Amino acid sequence: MNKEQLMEQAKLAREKAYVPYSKFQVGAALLTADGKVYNGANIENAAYSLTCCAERTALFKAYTEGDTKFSAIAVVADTKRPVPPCGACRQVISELCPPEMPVYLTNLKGDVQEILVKDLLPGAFSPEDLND
Ligand SMILES: O=c1ccn([C@H]2C[C@H](O)[C@@H](CO)O2)c(=O)[nH]1
Ligand SMILES: [Zn+2]
Repeated sequence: MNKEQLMEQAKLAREKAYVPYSKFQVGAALLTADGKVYNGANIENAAYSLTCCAERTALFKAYTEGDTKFSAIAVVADTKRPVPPCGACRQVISELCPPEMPVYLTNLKGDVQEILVKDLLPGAFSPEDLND
């Protein structure tokens, strides 16, 4: 699966968003190391803060199915610039994905910004910061 195909999957996933409050659909497609794709969309809730973003939906789906090795993620929304992931997603992606993994941010116009996981959240809180 190449970058264009992964972004196309993210666009399809976006259609599954549950966004009665924001009406802002986001899609994500997460490629595993063995070539599987997990889709995600944002799922909102009447208790607004319980919303789960598209990126975390895809990651949590993959993880809970036992797929924990990833090679790319694409994210798409109808934004002017390629959609930037929120801080919570940057934190979660930083922990669950390898530092050199590419993140393809895009929009419906087809603008693409490629960024590496290690550059998503400089200074992220990490497992090494926990005392045991
Ligand atoms: O990268 C992003 C940015 C926002 N959202 C969602 C959260 C909420 O449902 C809506 C508006 O913030 O978009 C995502 O899913 N991913
Ligand atoms: Zn997010």
